Amino acid sequence: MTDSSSPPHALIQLDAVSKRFALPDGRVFEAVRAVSLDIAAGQIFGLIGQSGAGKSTLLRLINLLERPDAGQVRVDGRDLMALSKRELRATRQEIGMIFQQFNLLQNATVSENVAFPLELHGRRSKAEIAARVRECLDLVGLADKAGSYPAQLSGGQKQRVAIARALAPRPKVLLCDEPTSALDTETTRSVLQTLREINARLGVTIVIVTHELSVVQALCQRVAIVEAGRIAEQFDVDDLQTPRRSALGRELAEEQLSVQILREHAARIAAAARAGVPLAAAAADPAIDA
Ligand SMILES: Nc1ncnc2c1ncn2[C@@H]1O[C@H](COP(=O)(O)OP(=O)(O)OP(=O)(O)O)[C@@H](O)[C@H]1O
Repeated sequence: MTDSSSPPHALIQLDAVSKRFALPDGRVFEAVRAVSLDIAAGQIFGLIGQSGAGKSTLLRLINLLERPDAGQVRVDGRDLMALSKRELRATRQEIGMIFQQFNLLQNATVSENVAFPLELHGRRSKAEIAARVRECLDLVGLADKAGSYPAQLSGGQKQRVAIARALAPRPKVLLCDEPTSALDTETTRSVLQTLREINARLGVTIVIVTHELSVVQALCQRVAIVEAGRIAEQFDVDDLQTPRRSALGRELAEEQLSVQILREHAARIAAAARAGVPLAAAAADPAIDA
């Protein structure tokens, strides 16, 4: 069921969604406040903000892990709130999710973990499942770990298994909740590379919650800054011309500019080395072009 009034490019549409939590002392806390957001098909979209800003809650509204108190959630034109439990379970196959703590089944092998969502839903033969598991483990570079248990893997490998498991049912969307926060810098880099490849090769739309500006910079095409349950601003990560309204948006722009300057500097030095110019002169001379 596709609504013809939806713009074809917006795979995810949040329309004035709100989420309140009842606190133990009886007060009500509004974690997400009437947020409207469109996320284009094929995009890598970041949600960043301070701790407690409501990023994870907003992400979990996209697959109704949290049900909004108000507003509408549409994925691929489908109004998720209008679906029956059975329809929602089927639709969730199109929305994979990974978490900071991986959430793997500890007593199951890597293969069994990846097979799990396929066995749970749909009528697939054992051979079909085995073939899809192999395909997904290949995608994340873990074909040789099929028989290992999660405890035998590094953090980066565990997150790759989680990615393979999320991809097994061929989702259109992959939701990532702080997927690299438990990983060191080098492992973070390689997991981000894997996510980039998945987006490029499979066209899977990625929505990622992170508090790390470097993750946004390395991965995202577009980002929304979440502040106190609202979207303070959103912009294309490459757009350094439009003035940023939020402190985090400005911080991100500054970091991008310094990375850009460093890259240009490195390119100048490399070009000078090729031309046989002394390094000190090359570093100082903007006329030496890459
Ligand atoms: N189930 C819940 N019950 C009560 N309050 C909750 C619940 N889930 C989230 N909250 C509160 O809602 C607010 C937003 O939480 P959320 O996890 O979405 O923030 P976040 O921006 O992802 O922060 P962090 O980066 O720290 O995870 C927080 O103040 C949190 O304590």
